[in-house]
Amino acid sequence: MTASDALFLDRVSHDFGKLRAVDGVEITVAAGEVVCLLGPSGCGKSTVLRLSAGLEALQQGRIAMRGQIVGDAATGRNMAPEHRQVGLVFQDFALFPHLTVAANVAFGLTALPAGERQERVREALAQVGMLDYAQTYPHALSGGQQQRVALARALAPRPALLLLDEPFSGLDARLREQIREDTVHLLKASGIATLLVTHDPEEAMFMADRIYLMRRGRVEQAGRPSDIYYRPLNAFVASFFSVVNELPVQVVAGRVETPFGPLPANGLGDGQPAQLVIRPEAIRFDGPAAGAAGAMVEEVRFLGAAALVRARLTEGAHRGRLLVARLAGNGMPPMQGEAVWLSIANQGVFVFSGA
Ligand SMILES: Nc1ncnc2c1ncn2[C@@H]1O[C@H](COP(=O)(O)OP(=O)(O)OP(=O)(O)O)[C@@H](O)[C@H]1O
Repeated sequence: MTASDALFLDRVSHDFGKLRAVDGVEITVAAGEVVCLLGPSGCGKSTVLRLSAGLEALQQGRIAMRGQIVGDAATGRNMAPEHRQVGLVFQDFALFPHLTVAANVAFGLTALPAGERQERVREALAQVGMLDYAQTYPHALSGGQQQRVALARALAPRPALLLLDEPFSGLDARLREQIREDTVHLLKASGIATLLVTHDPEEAMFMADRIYLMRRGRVEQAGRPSDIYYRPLNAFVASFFSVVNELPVQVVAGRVETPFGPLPANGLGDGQPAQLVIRPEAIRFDGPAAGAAGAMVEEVRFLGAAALVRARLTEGAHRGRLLVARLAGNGMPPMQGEAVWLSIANQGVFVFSGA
């Protein structure tokens, strides 16, 4: 923890009855950083966010903001949410239906003199491009506009930390992409530290400076998006970001035998069960070279900029296995029924322990 960290969770755990929803997590959000909490439904993301906001009493561990302890289970310290200087945006935006957009944004600014309050409302609405809607009521706004007002309302008091819980999931797919992009630009431009909860790996990779991937209350891996994507610590992490091909392999003399020749076993011992994990984009259609495996194309799905090709291995110990390849870039994909040679790239191929 440093004094400038916007948020630091120190070995925080949380139980709901017998269920351990959060299990010893350590999370840091540095000043100006956009951090995503990512994971499947029920893994404890929202609980971490609520604990950070002070909406849930801390049971175990400590929480600090800008070097100051705001929650400490050992001493019973639990700073009230309104004193933590956090801005919150929830999935449903939670705008007050009976208040105009301007009044919604002014809601958290009651401590300011009227003139300054108005100026802050204008500034916050301008930041999200909603100044023209100041006198509109929420029901007359689209989902995307409501999201922007919710963001303006959270930013207006100039919080030190923004907490966003699935803020885009109520929007339809096309709009979501645009709003994500606008939001990440706004967050970066305003320099506000942000912790964003999402179950969508693409969203996390797009938005985040760093990702914490959670499973069953624990942090499985933390790092920059490209680090987690290209250096996953286990098969769960690898498969969370894309469909992957998984093949059981055996370790012999520090190597695993694969359809594409031997690969380093990453420290796994002889005879230990191991798993070869290959991202679809790591499979190439290169022709008969060393390390290439013969296969038959069973299905081709054209996606425009890429094609998904399912091919079955026709030789070797893994004969009969179906692999999914993603071919991007120029050129025609192979045809159904075509005999092909598959090889693998350096990136996107992993060996993990376990069957
Ligand atoms: N108030 C509560 N009472 C009892 N159990 C709860 C409560 N809140 C959450 N849980 C349980 O704790 C676990 C973690 O929930 P949490 O909402 O933090 O997960 P999540 O990762 O945010 O999931 P989702 O994306 O579905 O919201 C889940 O099993 C959930 O059912």
